[in-house]
Amino acid sequence: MGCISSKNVSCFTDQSPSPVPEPGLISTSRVLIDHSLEASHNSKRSRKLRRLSGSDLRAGVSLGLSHRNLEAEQAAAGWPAWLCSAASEAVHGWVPLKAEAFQKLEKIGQGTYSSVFRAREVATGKMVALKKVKFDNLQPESIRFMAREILILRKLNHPNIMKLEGIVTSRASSSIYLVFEYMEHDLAGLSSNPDIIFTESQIKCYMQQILWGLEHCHMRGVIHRDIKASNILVNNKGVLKLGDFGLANVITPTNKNQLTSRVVTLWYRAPELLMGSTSYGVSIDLWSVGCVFAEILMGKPILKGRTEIEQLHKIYKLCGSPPDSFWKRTKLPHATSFKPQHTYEATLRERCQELPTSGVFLLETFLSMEPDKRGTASSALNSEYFLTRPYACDPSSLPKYPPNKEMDAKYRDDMRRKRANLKLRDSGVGRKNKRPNRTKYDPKNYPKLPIRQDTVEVKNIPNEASRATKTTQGNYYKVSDLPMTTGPASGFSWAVKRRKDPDNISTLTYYQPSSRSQLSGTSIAFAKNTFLNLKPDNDDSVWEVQGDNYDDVIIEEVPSESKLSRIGERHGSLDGSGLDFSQREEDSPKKNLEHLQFGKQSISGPLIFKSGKIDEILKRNESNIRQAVRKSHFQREQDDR
Ligand SMILES: Nc1ncnc2c1ncn2[C@@H]1O[C@H](COP(=O)(O)OP(=O)(O)OP(=O)(O)O)[C@@H](O)[C@H]1O
Repeated sequence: MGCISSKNVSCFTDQSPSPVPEPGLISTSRVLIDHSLEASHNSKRSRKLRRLSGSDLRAGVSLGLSHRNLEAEQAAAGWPAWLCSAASEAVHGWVPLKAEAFQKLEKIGQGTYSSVFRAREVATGKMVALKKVKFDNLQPESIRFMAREILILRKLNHPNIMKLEGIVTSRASSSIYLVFEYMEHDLAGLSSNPDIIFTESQIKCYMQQILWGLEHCHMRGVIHRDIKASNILVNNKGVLKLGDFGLANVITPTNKNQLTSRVVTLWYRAPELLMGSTSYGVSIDLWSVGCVFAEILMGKPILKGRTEIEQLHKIYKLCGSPPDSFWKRTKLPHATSFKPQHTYEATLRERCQELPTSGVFLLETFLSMEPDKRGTASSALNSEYFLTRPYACDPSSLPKYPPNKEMDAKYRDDMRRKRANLKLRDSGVGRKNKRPNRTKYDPKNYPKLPIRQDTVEVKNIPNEASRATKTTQGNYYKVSDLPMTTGPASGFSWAVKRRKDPDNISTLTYYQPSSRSQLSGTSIAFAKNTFLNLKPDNDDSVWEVQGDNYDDVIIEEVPSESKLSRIGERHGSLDGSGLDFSQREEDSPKKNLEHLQFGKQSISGPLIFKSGKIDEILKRNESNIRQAVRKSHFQREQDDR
């Protein structure tokens, strides 16, 4: 694609088309080539332009190019001023592409931080994916976060990594589109499609490509930090590419900065991250690869936790809990909070009985509780799994599937659910017991509630079977059916203290949030071993909580499935000292955006805090919510443009 050519300058949202920059404006005499960047395939000049990086900028400055000159130069090339001033490194040496160069087609993906559209490059007819990145262009931090994704993408060049082909924006624009080659599928869509059953050699083919791509990243010090099936894209030629480097970061031996543990979508998150590690390495990606491997093998995600505690609990149940020696020597900040009360034996082998032994060994290696036992992408590629028959097939021999994306899978599920509901409705079943839809927030139904402290009785119902029956009879509210809103979450809708009385009734102290509008996501109670359904009694004040064990009962807010990605900003601190809104590492600007979007709230972490602080936290949260709502209006307007 001639995307770096200065012919293509302009933008979708360009009200006043920016002039085509003079060829001399980006002076090649001032350009230093960073040999760490990989080649582009364009003309000699554009090759020089493409091969610039942050070090060029630094070098440029040292050669007398002032930052201001550079900014002016970039502005003249057509880049918006807000981008040049906050993140000139990211676009250095490139010129923006013209919006008119693309015919925007349908929306094909919706991420936490982006909307992705299919588009046709007008000149060549080639399909591309345009990723509109969400950020607040008034916040330099937010721009820099987005710029990091661009810089990392420019640093990587491998057939199994999504290539950034250009950037669409202009001087007058407040948005940015990243241009990628178009990929027809993602692994989440393919592996969840019941009509697609992979053969062993096809699975090996996908796994090999994932590991090749990851090996390339890790050898360049790049940790992806968001490996998951929906970020692994596959085209109709069977070529697989790692996508979405929005959370990626570069680690170098000299870079001693603390990293954030709030990375990786919950289901794919390594145990050390769940325990709060801030000095992890590339092995967190290998854990995620293990989760993806299991997902392709089994046709569904294997560790579908809804909270960090539940996630870790599921991990213990699958991989076994770490031995005593681990707990003695670990320095992970949250380790003691997550230490199970009894030992769990691994069940992975039982669950994988039908799989080839070499595959199970590899899976066990990826899913090692201890990071340094996970090996590397290179060692995995040399493992017995890939060296024994049946070997990985050639990508070109993979079948051509109809479009399969996570989005398609969701659509398929929705349709299936709708069909099932229609059938039920037609047959009259369920009409009588139909519960009112309480998931939509209507302020009329839920007037403002005072902040108050309630007690809630909890009765132990140990029988699993009775839970199932009662739930399907509609007596029980599933947690997802509790009154909720689409508004932003309070971050601490429920706080619970537990007192067990002699006749097996636990009393939970339940702090009512100040308004229903603070309830969003899914509120859920769970005990140590069992996830619980809640049943509001007649007067709505008594909640029956089912479970077999009331040790450590916690009620917390849980993000719904769509909100699982990049979970957790506002963690309740594990030592019980209250919510922590402080920002850490480089994650905050982009992650803060998450809270600006309706329905994108994600709250995780056990929310146990001292009762005395409740009022203070509520107040602080109210103000955060108001701020988030204001910003979300702005964000939503931007989104679908
Ligand atoms: N090059 C591409 N070709 C086709 N579809 C794509 C492409 N890139 C992304 N998509 C689709 O768009 C979705 C969202 O893209 P991406 O993961 O990059 O955004 P994000 O905001 O970082 O998302 P998330 O919240 O899932 O991490 C992907 O899951 C994928 O289905």
